[in-house]
Amino acid sequence: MSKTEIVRLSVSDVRFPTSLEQHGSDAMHTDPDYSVAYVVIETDDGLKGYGLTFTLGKGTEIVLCAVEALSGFVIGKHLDEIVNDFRGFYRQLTSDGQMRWIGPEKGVIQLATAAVLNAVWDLWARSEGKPLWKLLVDMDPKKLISCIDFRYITDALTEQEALDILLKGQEGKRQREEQMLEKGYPAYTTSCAWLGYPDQQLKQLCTEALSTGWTRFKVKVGADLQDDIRRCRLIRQMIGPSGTLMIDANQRWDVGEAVTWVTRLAEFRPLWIEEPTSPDDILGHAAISKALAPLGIGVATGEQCHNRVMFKQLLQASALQFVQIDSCRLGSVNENLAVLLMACKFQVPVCPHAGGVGLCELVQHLILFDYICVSASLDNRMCEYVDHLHEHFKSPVIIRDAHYMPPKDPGYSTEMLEESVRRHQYPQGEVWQELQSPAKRARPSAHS
Ligand SMILES: C[C@H](O)[C@@H](O)[C@@H](O)[C@H](O)C(=O)O
Ligand SMILES: [Mg+2]
Repeated sequence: MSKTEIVRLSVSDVRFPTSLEQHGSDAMHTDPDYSVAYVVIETDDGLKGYGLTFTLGKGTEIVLCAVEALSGFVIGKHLDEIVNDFRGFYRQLTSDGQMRWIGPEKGVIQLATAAVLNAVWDLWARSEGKPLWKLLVDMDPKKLISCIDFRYITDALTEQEALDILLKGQEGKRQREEQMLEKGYPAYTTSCAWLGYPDQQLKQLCTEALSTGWTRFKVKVGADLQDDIRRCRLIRQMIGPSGTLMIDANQRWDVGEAVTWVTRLAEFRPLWIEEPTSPDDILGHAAISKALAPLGIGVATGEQCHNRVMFKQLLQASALQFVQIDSCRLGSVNENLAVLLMACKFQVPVCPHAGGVGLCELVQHLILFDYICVSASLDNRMCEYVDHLHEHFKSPVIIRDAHYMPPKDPGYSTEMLEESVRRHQYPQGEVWQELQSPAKRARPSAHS
């Protein structure tokens, strides 16, 4: 690796008006405009690293401010200085004596940390000429461990235990890598059943998905029980008894309500209920898990789980049966590694959250690494897939027969097309200028 200094960081507010067609809608987020805070870092020898974090439109400008506030930690640093003590660098970003007050390690500042560190990881992988998953797979276990901040989790996973897991994962890793290159990592789709889609659209999308090899489907629920019953019945009938169905309430219910509601949907045999209640309610998730276990329904959560400490407690309390890591909510690869290793120790399968804009591109790298070097298992495991906005990326995901095919291009698949970034910048990009013009203003409340 060359001794390159990071000399510039820029960040853009890039938004896509997905709410116009109800893409991505759920029981709590009825009009999401899939967006990113998009970070580009540049070195003195002209190498670039790209990073992002995912948002829903309004408020992205706040994440931009947080990224700007963190930029001083990055500019002037050499890449090798960072990666030779990545744990220390992670700590600087997350534990600054003044800035940690606006976190710590949660909310907007953690989203910004993710965006910045994702760019650093992309830069590292590019400088090594490898896709990120391969950089991780080839990395010495001790070096991987040196990227993780174990503060607050040693009561659940010590550094030695983490190292032992990784050393064990070295056995058979070449075969698993070959298997992934040949067959890919199994995926499920959420694209067919957003909450705002009418039944007709649901049927059409489901028919298309079935014909292209999808067998696992997630349905949005939680706004109206009768609608949920009708929609789940429809999907179950279409996918047949052997298809896999998941349901996702996006935090809509109180604990008791979650149990009653999901019990009414049990006849459709969902594998999991996702985000039944507040993402912060660990004991609530534990109570729901306990109540639903006899029905064979697990609890999945994580897309809004702030950090490794929350995941630790969810695991310690047996509050979830599926860990949904998120490449842009946790503190980048560093913190995701901690969660993958804890999930392995607690023997809970990881089924990453993806979709949005760019989440599939990023998280595929993490789950490939998880399979090849950590879990070594595909039991009850799959990665989410959503079929939106991939065309805006330089190296979009490749799905074959409902599997993620390992990316080959160097980096973290985070780079967006310049044209896409320019056209979708908020509010000055053409796409938004056109939407703001009186003649085209379709739904002013969502885009004001
Ligand atoms: C607002 C978003 O589309 C969410 O609905 C989405 O992340 C969802 O929870 C998912 O699991 O894909
Ligand atoms: Mg979800």
